[in-house]
Amino acid sequence: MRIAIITISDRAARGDYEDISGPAIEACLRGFVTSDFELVRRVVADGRALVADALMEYCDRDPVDLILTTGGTGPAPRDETPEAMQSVMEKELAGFGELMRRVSLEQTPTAILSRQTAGIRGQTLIINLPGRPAAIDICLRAVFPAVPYCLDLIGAGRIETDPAVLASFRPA
Ligand SMILES: Nc1ncnc2c1ncn2[C@@H]1O[C@H](COP(=O)(O)OP(=O)(O)OP(=O)(O)O)[C@@H](O)[C@H]1O
Ligand SMILES: Nc1nc2c(c(=O)[nH]1)N[C@H]1C(S)=C(S)[C@@H](COP(=O)(O)O)O[C@H]1N2
Repeated sequence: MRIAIITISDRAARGDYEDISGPAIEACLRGFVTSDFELVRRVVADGRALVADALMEYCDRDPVDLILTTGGTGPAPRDETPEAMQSVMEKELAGFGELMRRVSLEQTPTAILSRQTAGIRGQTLIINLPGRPAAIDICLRAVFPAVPYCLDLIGAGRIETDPAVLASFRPA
């Protein structure tokens, strides 16, 4: 099982601030994933071409089972993660974005500004998270119960979670 974490942020890529959201994704995963996984991590600047290239790297050239992105999902001019997703995804899984926005609304009214989604390319599942560190846990935990079965369905690697922390669901 290989998992890629891609932080998408102009300022984190320039070094204006330290990337907190990428490490927060890793910490969250380590809190409930019990099976072995290898992590690869990358920080890229915003923009459709750069983000699409990073996504294709981890779907096609150096494939992973799961890509988690953070950042670039909002309405600002440089926020183009959704546009990159549209050019890379073969199938969109709109329910992921719907659920993440629903739970995020309990935290902040600006949750509806995120255009985050998820999708499949080949045997890789891609899930977008917002850039703010505070969004990582709530969004990842909301959708993760469905992730192991989704990976089964697309022929990706098997992932197990600790049922006492985060129970994943595989229909019988
Ligand atoms: N990877 C990150 N690590 C730490 N803080 C972040 C990260 N991404 C976003 N933030 C914080 O969330 C705030 C709002 O997110 P926003 O989308 O504006 O950031 P951003 O995408 O990093 O912006 P930019 O691309 O201009 O650098 C930022 O001002 C920053 O404080
Ligand atoms: N859970 C959660 N979701 C959130 C937020 C947040 O603080 N917590 N911030 C929102 C804001 S202010 C924006 S602009 C969008 C997009 O953020 P991004 O461009 O960093 O991806 O995510 C939204 N979703």
